[in-house]
Amino acid sequence: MSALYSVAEIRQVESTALAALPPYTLMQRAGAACAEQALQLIQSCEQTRQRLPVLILAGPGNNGGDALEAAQLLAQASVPTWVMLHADRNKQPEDARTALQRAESSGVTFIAGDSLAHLPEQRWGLVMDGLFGIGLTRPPSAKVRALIEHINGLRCPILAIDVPSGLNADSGSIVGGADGVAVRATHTLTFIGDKTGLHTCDGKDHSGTVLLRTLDTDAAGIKPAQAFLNGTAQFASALRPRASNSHKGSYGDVIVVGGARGMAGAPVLAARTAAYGGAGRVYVAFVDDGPAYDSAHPELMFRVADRVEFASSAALVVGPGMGTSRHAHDILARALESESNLVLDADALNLIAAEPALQHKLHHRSPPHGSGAPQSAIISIITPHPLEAARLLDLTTQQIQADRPHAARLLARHFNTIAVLKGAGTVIAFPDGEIVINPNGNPGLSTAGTGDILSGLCGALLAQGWSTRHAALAAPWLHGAAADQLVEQGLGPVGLTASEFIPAIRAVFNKIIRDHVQRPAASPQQH
Ligand SMILES: NC(=O)C1=CN([C@@H]2O[C@H](COP(=O)(O)OP(=O)(O)OC[C@H]3O[C@@H](n4cnc5c(N)ncnc54)[C@H](O)[C@@H]3O)[C@@H](O)[C@H]2O)[C@@H](O)CC1
Ligand SMILES: [K+]
Repeated sequence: MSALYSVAEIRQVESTALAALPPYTLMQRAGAACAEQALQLIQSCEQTRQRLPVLILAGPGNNGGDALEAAQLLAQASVPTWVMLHADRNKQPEDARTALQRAESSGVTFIAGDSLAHLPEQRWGLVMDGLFGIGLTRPPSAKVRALIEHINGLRCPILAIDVPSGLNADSGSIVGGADGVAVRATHTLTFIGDKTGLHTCDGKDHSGTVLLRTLDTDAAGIKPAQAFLNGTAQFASALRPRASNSHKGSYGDVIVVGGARGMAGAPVLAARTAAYGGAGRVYVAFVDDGPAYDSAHPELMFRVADRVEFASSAALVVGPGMGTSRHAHDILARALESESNLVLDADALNLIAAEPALQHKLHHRSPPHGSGAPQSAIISIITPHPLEAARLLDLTTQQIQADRPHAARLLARHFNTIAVLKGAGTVIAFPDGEIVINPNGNPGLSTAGTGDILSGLCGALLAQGWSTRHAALAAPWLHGAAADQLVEQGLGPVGLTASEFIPAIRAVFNKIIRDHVQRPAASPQQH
């Protein structure tokens, strides 16, 4: 599993390693790793271009120290290396001061001055960002901002050391919000352990390809991770080939509950996805009179919600287009009282946000956290987007987005459920504090109806007997992989429509089942 660490955890690992090693060892390892990575990047570009100098921006702390150590190693390797220093020599930490002395006695060219006006007007083969790492505490100054904005406009590779400068390594938000700025790296070489903020919120747009160097530290041995990166390995144990001797009853029932008058499209999208996601039978239970059937998919069965029994064996997806009427409220209350695995989205979440009695029902569906019950006893998944999350937690959307991992943990703990906080780097949180960040997907998903599709897919997996954990991990991953595949085919991200994701999800799902399921080699056929 790919572990992710918080800054506090990294600091703990770092101080244990620093205490056990001779001075300057970690910085030497970090600088060497940066130089090696920079060489790899410039060599791959040099096949098409002549050797261009490397520009290194070195800040006031140890992030700058890593950059300066890398600078002297690149100079030693005969790479023309220019450094712009943003540090008061009298205030540098000891290791960074050592690194500066080493760089000064090597063949590095130091730029006189530290503002954009001092930067030589020339092309660079690579820019290394060693301005700030995990020690950033406030938005960069106006002078540094201008520099960051300038390098963000360059077309060469940008290698961020540890964290793109300006980004909060825990939350993935830009420090200072609209007043802040962050380096948009093509690559981020991160140290000791991978960090949550590189994979969610603004982290996705600013980190580029994330590469990890542990610097021979053992983070997992010192601090068991509480956060992970999603991938097929996280739910591979749920992937099974279908038995030939099976029937529709083998793959379960999904009941999508929603579709108030004038909003029939949302539950139909969820239901179509549930069918394409492999559920044996799919029903739509309309809050009000819905259409008679889906002419594009007549296999879907349409009912009136009041007349549908929520059997415990069915997976319920409640909320798409449901509205917030009293009638919708009562149907939701009945669903919350059922023993079915339940996915709650959209208006179901808005209704819950508005009423403590519904919140109480949701909380008590699963055994309380700390009761010793296994994670598999959790029978609810909520799939809010940031605005729905804000309503549920009585916060603003900005507050949710300022720290998505924290917000997802709050949701899971507060409602005693698995919480899937949608957005760039969807965060899946469990009541015990564990989070998993989903790295795939793209802005093609930023269109109406994709949330309905995610909830329908969750329902399909639950109907097929998947645990809530596996369904909550697999659904965002398949959703994101489908979006990536559509973009690769040239169909997005601009203008993708929710319906197009449905067959793409089916294709991706079948492919990963094929790829992951080990089948015994067939015996040669006898003729
Ligand atoms: N100590 C070591 O030997 C190691 C340090 N490492 C590197 O060190 C980094 C952490 O070093 P630091 O704790 O020194 O932190 P940083 O290098 O991230 O920066 C901290 C310094 O920047 C200042 N600062 C913060 N925000 C500022 C702003 N907006 N404008 C101007 N100054 C600002 C702080 O006052 C402090 O002086 C890691 O990200 C990593 O790159 C790693 O190489 C591992 C080894
Ligand atoms: K940096």
